[in-house]
Amino acid sequence: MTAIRAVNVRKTYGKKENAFHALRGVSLDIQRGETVAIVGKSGSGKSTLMHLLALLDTPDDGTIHLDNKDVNGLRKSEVNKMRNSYYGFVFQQFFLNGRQSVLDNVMLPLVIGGVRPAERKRRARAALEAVGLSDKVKNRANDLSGGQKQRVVIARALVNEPSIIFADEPTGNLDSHTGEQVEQMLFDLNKEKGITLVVVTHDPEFAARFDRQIYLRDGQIVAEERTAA
Ligand SMILES: Nc1ncnc2c1ncn2[C@@H]1O[C@H](COP(=O)(O)OP(=O)(O)OP(=O)(O)O)[C@@H](O)[C@H]1O
Repeated sequence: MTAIRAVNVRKTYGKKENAFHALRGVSLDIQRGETVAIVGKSGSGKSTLMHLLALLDTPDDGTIHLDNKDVNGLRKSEVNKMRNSYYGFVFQQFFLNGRQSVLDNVMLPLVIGGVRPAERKRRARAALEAVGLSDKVKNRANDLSGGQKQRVVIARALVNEPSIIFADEPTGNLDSHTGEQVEQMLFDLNKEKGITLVVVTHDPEFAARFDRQIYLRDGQIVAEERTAA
């Protein structure tokens, strides 16, 4: 079943002589349970496409469908609710709050979702256990290593039991050993929980581990490859 469908989406930043066409008509289907890598050079439009698919931004033209529903027709509050309940994010710009505890950081999506305090704690602890950080729940987020921080971000992405995880260069700032652990964690979530993965990466080796690679150049899909099963 199709989880997300983008139909001929376009996005332009700026106006008139400053206009930059970041996406020039992109169409794409992502199936439930699939793992998809979006690959391309810097400036090719990867993050812009990811933001549209993740309902963090809206296209100037074209449509995004989530579970066969055209998102354009929905009210903003409905879109926010859908995003909060279906999606988990592992984005570099969604920083942890360094002064708050690891547990508080992971509970944030549940606070936004209106989950009661006792249930919030229970679920956040379970998510932290899943990423091997049970012993760090009370630490301040600042007092963790880079790899541990990234695992907290994954726990926070998981805590809502999302159907889809979006990740933007999730291993970009990590050493190769820690990066490998974080990669494995994402693929395990796909295998064990059936979570769909949509990841932006520059790294060809990482991209090769996904079911499908989508290559962007100058705001258009120029190639698609499937990894042999
Ligand atoms: N808010 C904005 N205003 C103006 N131009 C923008 C804006 N956001 C992105 N762009 C431009 O759109 C193009 C695509 O940006 P995007 O971030 O999608 O690329 P990317 O492929 O993710 O690049 P990178 O790998 O460097 O993150 C770039 O040329 C960028 O400069």
